[in-house]
Amino acid sequence: MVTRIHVGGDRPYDVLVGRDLAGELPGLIGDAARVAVLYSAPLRSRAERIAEVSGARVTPIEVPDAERGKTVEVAARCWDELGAAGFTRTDVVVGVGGGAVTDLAGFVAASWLRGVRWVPVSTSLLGMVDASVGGKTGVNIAAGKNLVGAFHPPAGVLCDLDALATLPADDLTAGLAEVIKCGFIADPAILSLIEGDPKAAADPGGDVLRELVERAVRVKAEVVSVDLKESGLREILNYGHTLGHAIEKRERYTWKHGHAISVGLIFAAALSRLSGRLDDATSARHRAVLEMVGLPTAYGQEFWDELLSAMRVDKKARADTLRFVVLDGLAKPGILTGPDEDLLRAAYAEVAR
Ligand SMILES: NC(=O)c1ccc[n+]([C@@H]2O[C@H](COP(=O)([O-])OP(=O)(O)OC[C@H]3O[C@@H](n4cnc5c(N)ncnc54)[C@H](O)[C@@H]3O)[C@@H](O)[C@H]2O)c1
Ligand SMILES: O=C(O)C(=O)C[C@@H](O)[C@H](O)[C@H](O)COP(=O)(O)O
Ligand SMILES: [Zn+2]
Repeated sequence: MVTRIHVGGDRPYDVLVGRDLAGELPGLIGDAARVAVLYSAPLRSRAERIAEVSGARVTPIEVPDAERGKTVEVAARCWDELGAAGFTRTDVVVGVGGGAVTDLAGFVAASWLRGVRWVPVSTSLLGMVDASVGGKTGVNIAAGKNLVGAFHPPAGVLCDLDALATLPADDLTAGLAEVIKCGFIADPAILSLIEGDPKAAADPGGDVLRELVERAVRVKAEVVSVDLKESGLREILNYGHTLGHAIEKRERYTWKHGHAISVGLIFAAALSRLSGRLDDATSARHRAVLEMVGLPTAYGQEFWDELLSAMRVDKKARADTLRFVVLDGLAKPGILTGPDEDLLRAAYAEVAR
């Protein structure tokens, strides 16, 4: 059974969730003569299968794995390969992998000839529930996470749950951080499902995880359908990310995104509570559910000053004013503008070990 979740807006498309979805690719590629397939080494054989079914002339491009591939230098190498293959505006870029590869593939597609068609074939939990949906594409630079990129919606998204069978357990857990984020900002049934059976939530072959994927994709689809370019509502998807991205930068992008976001969610919940906006129980529920699935919830006390300066380049900041997504209650996200440093430090004390 394939579930189709529609993403609306000026450039609508569907997210397909199911099993054995490779056969859906030709429909998304259309009559393109050339397809570039970007992938990293762990996904080589899956990328080869995708290349075979595409029915087009394929340029395979193997990129460094995980965040090491999400750089301007790697993007430039991809542009060179597209140039050498004579890629035109009717050709298509396909990214086969987790969020890092699909963010890169989307960015290469957005920038090549000022924008060509692209399709993420998402293979990680985090990629399925978040990175492949919504058209945010980009790369990291030394100054910060995802600071260079473009909004470039895909032609469609394939979330083949069969791929999760080979995803390392740590990466599956990392993906649950974004699923839990969706639970707190919009769909509390997600939290009840995980709390009810945390083991089932991490079982790649089970129905609970499938329901979690579909629910999280629906949360994201509803938001990006009305606010592709993050002029308002879309900011809620950044819950936990202001500190999370600062941690990733401090760790030079060696931490898993979902792990950093998990710590960031604890911080955001503390900030919400300490600013008088969130009740104690909902705040405490963050730590409980994140720890239940084995996600990290602490970070070094001594790094606060460095993290604070990294947070100043967060995309939600306006000039010198920091802005955070907080909760005014379960599934009631809001914005906290310009909190004073003592409040931020107090919230960080709840994360610091
Ligand atoms: N564009 C967006 O809206 C958006 C949203 C959320 C996250 N992101 C980005 O996504 C990235 C994180 O994505 P991620 O958690 O998928 O990490 P990732 O892409 O680094 O993948 C994690 C690891 O899992 C491996 N892997 C992926 N699928 C596999 C499979 N089926 N079998 C075996 N190994 C597999 C990868 O090769 C990698 O080693 C970050 O860069 C983050 O910034 C983007
Ligand atoms: O899609 C969004 O919007 C999000 O904020 C989802 C986040 O989970 C994701 O990590 C995104 O890449 C962060 O975007 P950024 O604009 O803060 O870099
Ligand atoms: Zn994220």
